[in-house]
Amino acid sequence: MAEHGMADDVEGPISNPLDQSEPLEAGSADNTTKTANPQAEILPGDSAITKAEKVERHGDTSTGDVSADFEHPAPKRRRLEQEPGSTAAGETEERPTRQKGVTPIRKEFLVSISRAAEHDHDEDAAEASGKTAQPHTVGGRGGKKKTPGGQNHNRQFGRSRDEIQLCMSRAKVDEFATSSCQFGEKCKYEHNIRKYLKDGKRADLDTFGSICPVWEVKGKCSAGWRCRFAGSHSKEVEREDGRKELVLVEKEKSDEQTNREDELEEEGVGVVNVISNAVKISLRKKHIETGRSDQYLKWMNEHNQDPTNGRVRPEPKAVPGLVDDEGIPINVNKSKGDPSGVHDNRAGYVEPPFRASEKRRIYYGPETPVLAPLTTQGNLPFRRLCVSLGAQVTWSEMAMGLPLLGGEKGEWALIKAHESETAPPAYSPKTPVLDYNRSRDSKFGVQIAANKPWLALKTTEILTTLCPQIRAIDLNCGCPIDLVCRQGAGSALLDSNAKLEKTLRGMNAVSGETPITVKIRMGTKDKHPTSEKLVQRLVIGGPEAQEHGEDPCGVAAITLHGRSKQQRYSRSADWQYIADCASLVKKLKSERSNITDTAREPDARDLPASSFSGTGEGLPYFCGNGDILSHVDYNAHLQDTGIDACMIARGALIKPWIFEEIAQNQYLDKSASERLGYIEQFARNGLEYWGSDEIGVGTTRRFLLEWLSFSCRYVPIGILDELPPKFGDRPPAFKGRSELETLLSSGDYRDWIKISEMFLGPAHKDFQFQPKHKSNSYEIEAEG
Ligand SMILES: Cc1cc2nc3c(=O)[nH]c(=O)nc-3n(C[C@H](O)[C@H](O)[C@H](O)COP(=O)(O)O)c2cc1C
Repeated sequence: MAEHGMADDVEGPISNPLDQSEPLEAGSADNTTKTANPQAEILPGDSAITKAEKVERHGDTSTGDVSADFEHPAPKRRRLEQEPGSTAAGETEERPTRQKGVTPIRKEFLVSISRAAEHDHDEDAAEASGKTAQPHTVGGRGGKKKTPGGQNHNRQFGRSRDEIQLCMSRAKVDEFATSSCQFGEKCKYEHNIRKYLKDGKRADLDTFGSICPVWEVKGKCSAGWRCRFAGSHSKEVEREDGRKELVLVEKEKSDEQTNREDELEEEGVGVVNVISNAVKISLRKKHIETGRSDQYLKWMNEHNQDPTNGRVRPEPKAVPGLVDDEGIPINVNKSKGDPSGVHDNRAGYVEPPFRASEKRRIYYGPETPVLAPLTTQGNLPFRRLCVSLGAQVTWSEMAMGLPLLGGEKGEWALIKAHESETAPPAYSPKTPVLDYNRSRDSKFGVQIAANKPWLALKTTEILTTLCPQIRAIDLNCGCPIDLVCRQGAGSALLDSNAKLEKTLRGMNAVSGETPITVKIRMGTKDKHPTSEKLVQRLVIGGPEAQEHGEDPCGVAAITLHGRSKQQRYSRSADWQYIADCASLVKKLKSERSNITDTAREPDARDLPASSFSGTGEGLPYFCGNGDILSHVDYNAHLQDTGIDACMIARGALIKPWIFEEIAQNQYLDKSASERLGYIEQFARNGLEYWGSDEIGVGTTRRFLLEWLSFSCRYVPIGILDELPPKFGDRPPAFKGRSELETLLSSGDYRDWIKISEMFLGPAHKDFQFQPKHKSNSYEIEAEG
C-alpha cells in the first residue's frame, strides 16, 4: 500500500560501513579484556573514519544533542562458530539456565527497572484496526493488560515545508535568469532567490561534510536552491557591470556523462521502473489497453468461470426427461456462451484462448536469502541498504491493484527499484538449474494485492508491460489487515482456493515472460492450517483443473509464512508445518508423472519458471518464512525442512547485516559506530531518493524513524549470555557498551529523532512522528 512516493532518485557509490571500524574485542565492556572464547576471532578494522565513528569516539553530533560520553567503544566483529545454546561470553563461564521468553543479557549490562519504565513511555498507541486513534494503555513488561492490536492509526507526520516557498520556475535557475513563471504576477510563490534564501528556508545542513549527497553523486542537484545543502552547489559571482549574482554550480562532466544524465533526468539516475506522468494519466483515463486480460477474462466469463470470483458456476440442473442420443441427461445452460440454452456437460470445458508464454526462469537457493515484502519499511532506501549487505532477492512493498490501474502516483512509487536490485541474485547450485539464464534474472520483484481475478490479471498485464525487468510478480495471500481482507484480498484468498488457483493461472497467462509467485500463511484460522491442501493445489492443480485436464497454475514459487492470519505474530512460526509442506512439494514432484494425465506431455510454457530436475520437470520453488534472526536460524531451517530458500522480514529490520552474517556464516557483533554507519547510509540513500530539499529531508527522516522503531530492538550479541538470540525473547532493561549503543537501543521515539538529527539536522518545527507499531510491545500487526 502506498505510504510514500515522489522525487527523482539518483545513484551513488555505497560506502562500505564495515570500513568504519577499529579492532576491538568481543564480549567485553571495554576494549582491554580479551574474550575467553578461544573460537572468537577478532577481525581487523579499517581506517576510514566517518561521522558515525566520530560520534562514537567523541560524541560529536554537530547538530544533534546526543550526550557526549562515549568512552567505551563497542567490541568489533567477532566470529562465534558456536552451536545454539553455547555462551557468548566464553566457554569457561558458568552458564545460567536460559529463562524462557527472556533475552539472556549479561548481568553487568542489566539496569534497574526505572530505566525500563523510561523506555515504556511511548505505549499510548491506538486500537488496531479502528480508523480512529484511541488511547492505549500498557504496563511494563509482564505488566498490565494491553488493549488488543498493535498499531497507531491516523498517524500524523506534520509538514516539513519551507517558511516561504520558492516558485518552481526559480528553483533551478541563476538569480538573473528571466522569470518563466506562467502565473506571472498572480503566482503566490517567492521569485526572489536572495529573499528566499535569507527568510524562506532554514540554514544549510552541516552534516555529510556540508556537501549535498545528491550533487556529490550526480554532479547536480534537482532541488536547486531549495536543497538543504544549497551552499555546496552555489556561489556568488561578480558580473561585468559590477552586479553580484547567485548562481548554481554543476560539477564538470564529460559530454558523454551529460548526455546520459539528460537522458535519465526524467527517470532519475539509479532508479528503475519509473513510469512517466503521461503514462499515469493514460492509466487514469483508461487509455491503456489490457488486451490479453480482456481476452482471458472473456473466456473465463463464457466458459463457466465467474471473473469476479473465479469460481466455476454451478452446473445447471438437468431437465427432467430430456436426454441426448446416448441417453445422457441434457442440462439447461444459462451462460451467455451457449445461446441455444442446451448444453452437454461433457463438452463444458474449453481451452483458454492462449497459453502462457514461456517464462524467464528464476532461482532460489541457500545462497539467496530473501528480503520480505515490507509495507512502509521495505522502501527503496532500505532495500538498497540490505542489498549492499547481501540480500539476494528483494520485494516491493505490497502494492494495491486498483490504485495501480488508476495510475496513482503513490502506488507506482512502490514499484520503483534501485539499480543495485536489478543485478542477478547469487547462483551456486549443486547441480545447474536447467534453462536458467542468470543474466536475465534480477533481485527485485513486485508484490501486489487484488481481490478479484480481473483486477489481478489487469494489474499483472500492466505491470509486466510497463516494467518488463521485474523478476516476478507475487500475489499477496497473507495480509491479515481487515481493510484488505474484508474486500477479499490478502489472506482472505486462503479461504477461496479455487478462485486463488484461477487467479494465479490467469496472471501466469497474461504476464508474458515474467514469472508469477505467491505468498501465503498457514491458513486463516488459528490451529486449523489449510495451506498444505492449497500447496498441493498450486503444485498439481485442484480437482476442477485435473478433471478438465488443465495444467497446474504455473506459479514459480510459493512462500509460506508459518503462522495463521488469526494468529498474527503470537507464538513462534511453525517450522514443522513449513517442513511438512516442503516435503509434500517434494513428494508431489516425484509423483507428478502419475498424477498428471500421462497422455498429455506438459508443455514447457505451462511449467513453472522454477526449479527443474534433470528430467526437465518443473515445480515451484518453496520458501519458508518466520522468525529468522540469525544465520543459525537460517541454516537450521534450510537444513531441517527441505525448503529451497528462506525469507526474512523483521530480522532484517532489526539487523540488516543479517544478510552479511548469512554470507559469512558467523555472528557479527556490530559496534554502535558501525550500526550508526548503516543509519548514515540509509539517510544518504533517502536523500538521494526523496530529495535533499526540506520535504525530501522530512520524508527521509520519517522513514528513518520507521526503521529505527524496529532496529532499536536489536540486543548486541556481545552482551548476550547465551546464543542464539531468539525472536520470542524480550530483554530486561539493559545498557549498552557505550552511550551510543544504549541510545541505539532506546525505544523512545524522541531518541530516534535525536539519532536522525545526526545526519538530517534538527527536525523541522512542524515535523511529527508517531510510531506505527508500538515501540516496545514486540507485537506488530503487519501486512503478511
Ligand atoms: C512492518 C511489516 C510490514 C509487512 N508488510 C508486508 C507486505 O507488504 N507484504 C507481505 O506479504 N508481508 C508483509 N509483512 C510480513 C512479512 O513479509 C513476513 O511474512 C512476516 O513478518 C514473517 O516474517 P519474519 O518473522 O521474518 O518477520 C510485513 C511484516 C512487517 C513486520
